[in-house]
Amino acid sequence: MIGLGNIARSMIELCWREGGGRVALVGVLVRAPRAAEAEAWLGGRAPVTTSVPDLLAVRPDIVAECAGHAALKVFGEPVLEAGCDLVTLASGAFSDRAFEARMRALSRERGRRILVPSGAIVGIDGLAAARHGGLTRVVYSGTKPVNAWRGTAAETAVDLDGLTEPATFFEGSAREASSRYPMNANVTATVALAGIGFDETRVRLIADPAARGNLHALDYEGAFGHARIEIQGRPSPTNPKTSMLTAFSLWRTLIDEAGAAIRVG
Ligand SMILES: NC(=O)C1=CN([C@@H]2O[C@H](COP(=O)(O)OP(=O)(O)OC[C@H]3O[C@@H](n4cnc5c(N)ncnc54)[C@H](O)[C@@H]3O)[C@@H](O)[C@H]2O)C=CC1
Ligand SMILES: O=C([O-])CC(=O)C(=O)O
Repeated sequence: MIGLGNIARSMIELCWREGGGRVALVGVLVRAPRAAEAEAWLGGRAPVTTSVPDLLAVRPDIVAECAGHAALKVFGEPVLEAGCDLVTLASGAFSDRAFEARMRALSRERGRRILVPSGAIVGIDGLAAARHGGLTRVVYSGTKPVNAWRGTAAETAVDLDGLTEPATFFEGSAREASSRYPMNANVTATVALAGIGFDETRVRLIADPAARGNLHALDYEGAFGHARIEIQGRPSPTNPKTSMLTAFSLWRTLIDEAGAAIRVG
């Protein structure tokens, strides 16, 4: 495991409850100032490390990245080079074309998989299937309460505290959305990877002072027909930016041999 924040902890609790010998946590990488607190939380059930060579020295079959874009960019390549599969939720990091190309090439070269779980959104399986018949339009719209947008670029796009009704503060491509909102718009990258790509996927991001959860709406059309899918996701108790479903989806990817994930490499 890379990172020990909200998603990681929620997934580790599932692993302890449901892993049943099939999936076992063999190590956790955290930043040095967090090591003591991580050890206390894990209670001796898995070793804590602050260096990626130490994490990889325990020879995990798969590394789950739960620490965000910057961490994926630092650790993604060493993980594949060490011969491990990689599952990541920081799918928005692939909006960087050069990084995506390097990771795909390395995955091919080393024969290792890069998996992106469906994360906070639903309908990804149908989208990925529909792509084979040809897609003409993919539109995502993400609505979250004001507090989910604090500490992000939304603060400069809109007066969050002054809002009395929903405000669309971003309209553009999934490439722009997922790179500009790395803690809130990875779903747009996941949709792009499953469907018609980062530049063709249209995105709207909305702050709604009355929203009680994270509303993800996906509308796609193609030879197969037309789909409109919505999920009213409950935010995680420990991180309002992240929907609870994300950690569950990561866990499902780990126990279901990628059944619920998009394969990037
Ligand atoms: N694909 C999807 O549907 C979703 C993806 N995400 C992604 O997951 C990430 C994590 O989400 P949460 O767990 O809710 O956030 P969080 O902020 O609770 O946890 C992130 C943890 O990573 C740690 N971290 C950061 N850089 C690190 C590094 N270099 N080495 C080790 N640890 C490091 C932080 O200290 C923190 O504990 C988000 O930033 C976002 O990129 C989040 C929600 C949905
Ligand atoms: O968890 C969510 O609702 C979506 C999210 O933060 C992301 O896509 O990065």
